[in-house]
Amino acid sequence: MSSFAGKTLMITGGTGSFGNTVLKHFVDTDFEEVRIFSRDEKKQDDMRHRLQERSPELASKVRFFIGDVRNAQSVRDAMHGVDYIFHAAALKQVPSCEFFPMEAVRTNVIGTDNVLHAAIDEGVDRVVCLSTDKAAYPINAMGKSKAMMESIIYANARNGAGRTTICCTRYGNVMCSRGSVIPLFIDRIRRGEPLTVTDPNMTRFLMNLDEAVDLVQFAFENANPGDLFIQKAPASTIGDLAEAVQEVFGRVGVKVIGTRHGEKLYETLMTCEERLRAEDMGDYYRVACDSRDLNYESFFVEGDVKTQADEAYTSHNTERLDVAGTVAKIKTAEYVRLALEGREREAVQ
Ligand SMILES: O=c1ccn([C@@H]2O[C@H](COP(=O)(O)OP(=O)(O)O[C@H]3O[C@H](CO)[C@@H](O)[C@H](O)[C@H]3O)[C@@H](O)[C@H]2O)c(=O)[nH]1
Repeated sequence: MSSFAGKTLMITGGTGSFGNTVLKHFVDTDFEEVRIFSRDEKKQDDMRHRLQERSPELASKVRFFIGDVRNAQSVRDAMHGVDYIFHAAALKQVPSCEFFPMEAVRTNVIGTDNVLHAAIDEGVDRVVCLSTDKAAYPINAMGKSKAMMESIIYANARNGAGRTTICCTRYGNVMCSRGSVIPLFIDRIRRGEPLTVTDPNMTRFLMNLDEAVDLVQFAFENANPGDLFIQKAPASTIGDLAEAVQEVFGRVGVKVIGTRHGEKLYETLMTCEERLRAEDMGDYYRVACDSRDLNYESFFVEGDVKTQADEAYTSHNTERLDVAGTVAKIKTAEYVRLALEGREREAVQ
């Protein structure tokens, strides 16, 4: 990727697994500087040391900024001279947002507004925001706050964001993210305890971290203002996922525990309304921003008016992996590969 020559990239929420994977992808590129913006000084310190150990040549290009997207001034202070932003800072745990929804509003909604306004004022070139399938037809507080975040992105793009191109990516479950089901299942197998399955028929899209970064990079390279990018992804049932993890790490059996707060049977990556407007770009879909203004009478339609596609794009109707396919997929996650050697503690989550 050459478009980073002499440029500065800022990653909000940059100490997480996404930020670490972005850096891994960019080791060999010619960007000038990467700014990691996040709240936790301990995580920044750990990342700094890891970088110095593993890639000293990269470490000298990375600068760390303590701040919080909730605090507009801290965001502005970190943004001088920035060309590109990957906005990954978020509260993303479904159960905790369900119990503390205003915290999700402060980080995911107001925090995003702070990032976008600072970016527009500073004349940042491009901002790619990370959203989730849980924002499509949302039923839980995390998804609703991310849906509001998306509305803010599209409104800014539509209302005019100066020279700043703002776009959005939406993705499904990133396998082995902190607190997610696969590491939990592996831990239970290590302790000889049965796997706790909520509903064996639930489905989830499965992506690895490299695919998540590829999607953001694709959006970065192809975005028009207000575009939403979605990566086509396979899915498996949780029953098959539990089978697959046991096939790789050992048999302990399964206990069905029932659905948790705010969970859906399946996730939607693209709604019926979005699908009608989607452009198929091979491995990705682009949903362009509806850039009309509020004077609807100045527009006209030739032929029939169509409001939605027949079907949304969901984890129930996408490519379905069987147990063997799920085994192959989970083995693409670095965490699983390390866990096979008993080294999962070294994985960045
Ligand atoms: O003990 C468990 C825990 C989870 N599950 C199921 O496994 C699937 C995945 O669960 P989990 O890994 O906790 O992910 P989600 O709740 O789907 O949410 C994840 O995926 C989102 C993106 O869709 C992220 O934003 C969230 O942070 C992340 O937790 C779901 O169907 C759960 O019902 C179980 O069967 N047993």
